[in-house]
Amino acid sequence: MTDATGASTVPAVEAVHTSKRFGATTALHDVSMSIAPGSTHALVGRNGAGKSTLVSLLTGLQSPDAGAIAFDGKPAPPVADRSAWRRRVACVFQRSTIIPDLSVAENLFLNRQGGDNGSLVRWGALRRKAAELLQEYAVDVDPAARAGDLGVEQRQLVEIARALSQGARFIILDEPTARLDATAIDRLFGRLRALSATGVTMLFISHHLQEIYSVCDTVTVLRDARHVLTAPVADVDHDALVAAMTGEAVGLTEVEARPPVGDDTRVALGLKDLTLHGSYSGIDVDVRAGEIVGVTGSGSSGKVALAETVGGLRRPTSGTVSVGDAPVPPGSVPAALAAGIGLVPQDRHREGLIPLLSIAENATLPIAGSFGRFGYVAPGRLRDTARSFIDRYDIHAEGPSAPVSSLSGGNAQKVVLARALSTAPSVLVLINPTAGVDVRSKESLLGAVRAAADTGTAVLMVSDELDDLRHCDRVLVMFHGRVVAALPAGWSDTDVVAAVEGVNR
Ligand SMILES: Nc1ncnc2c1ncn2[C@@H]1O[C@H](COP(=O)(O)OP(=O)(O)OP(=O)(O)O)[C@@H](O)[C@H]1O
Repeated sequence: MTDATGASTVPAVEAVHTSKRFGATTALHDVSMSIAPGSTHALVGRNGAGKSTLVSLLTGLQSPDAGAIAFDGKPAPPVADRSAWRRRVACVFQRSTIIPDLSVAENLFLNRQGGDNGSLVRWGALRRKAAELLQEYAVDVDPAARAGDLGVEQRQLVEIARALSQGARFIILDEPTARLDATAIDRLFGRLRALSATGVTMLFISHHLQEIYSVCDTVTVLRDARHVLTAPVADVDHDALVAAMTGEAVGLTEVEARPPVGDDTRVALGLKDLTLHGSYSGIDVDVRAGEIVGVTGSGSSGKVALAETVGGLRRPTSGTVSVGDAPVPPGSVPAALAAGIGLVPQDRHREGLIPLLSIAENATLPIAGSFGRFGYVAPGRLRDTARSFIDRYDIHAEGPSAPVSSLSGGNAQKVVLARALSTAPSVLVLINPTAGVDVRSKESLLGAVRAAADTGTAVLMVSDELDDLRHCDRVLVMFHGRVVAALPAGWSDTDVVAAVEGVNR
């Protein structure tokens, strides 16, 4: 089938009346979506709306309970035929599917090594083929490098090159920008536009709605497991998009200015000449009780390592972290916790949550001792506390006893914050706290951080998001391991961006 211009009208990808349930939860209800060949199609919705579930159907990781998936007008292959799926679709997930201990070359040809007899792996030839493939897709990465040593950006490019080389002409990008800095995002978008020009079809998932306007031509909105709209992005402005996602017509609220924290307020967190070789050096920062201090900078600025040091995940080479007047023993999360430091880490999968435990157990882990004596945890109190967290942090879940592994990404992030705040810490350290969190939930999450500060908690918030930084009383900008600018409240976006990029220095 072709249209008047001769272009094919058969969708490259289709979900037709698909439904999917997990126990009592309906993750998708009768959702249809069709993606035109060569289109860059956005999929948006609040946390828990069903986006990842739809992706799992489109990639053959799960079968729909009802409905069907089709590629180029033909039914999708059986779920068990992985190589047939790999030839049709690939997904660059937030979490890498690359195997860290293998080389880039091995990762590129995973499941494909070996000669025709499928047994003999010829490493020299493998490296050579990998080098050619990387060159073909203009990916500047050494095929012999250990994949685990790649940065997020390089890793994503290797995954895209791998997908294209396997024949896939449909690529799903699930929040690809969540862990990239501004210049890396620009480079990624340049590549996506170039891929689109060669006819590759893409599905792009992001909670950053402005990104959708810069790279996508069409948008589909899911809300509460249902399809709400599909339209050209040019026909749906930002407010209309938020309204479709939330089901409310109201716009987003402005950030309210906080009353200034006086110079006479006691210092709750002190960093003195803190240095971690290779990451940052000579950091002197005081955060007063009730103050929210933002820290931003590019990927190589050292900002994440600095926050991880304060949270006890890293041991500094020299210098001290103090809470009040007391130095905190370095390099120990339990010691940091005991000193009154709560941490929202960068990687909720690795340092954050215990997947098989319930929401209630995860959110209350640090305070479980207060629910009963001698290790006994009164289940009623645990549930009540967790239920209040679910309400306060707007967590979309079946209930307090649902396992954390059943939560969508953004809702899991809210549990991490609930847990960090459960001890009523005197210092709260946050690393990209709203990564993966939808527009509306960001407000409740940042509102909880402000409420903690209002009761005297000192907050150190590392973030790349201007929307997060707007909640801070001042923002420190790091560049190559040093604090190079301190911007008092009232900064403009361009002040921050210029300082981050090292302009005017
Ligand atoms: N394996 C599972 N077991 C139980 N429930 C699940 C499972 N996977 C997803 N769900 C539920 O299905 C619903 C849809 O989740 P999904 O991960 O598709 O949301 P999402 O739109 O991708 O959200 P986010 O933006 O937070 O990533 C949620 O209510 C989630 O809790």
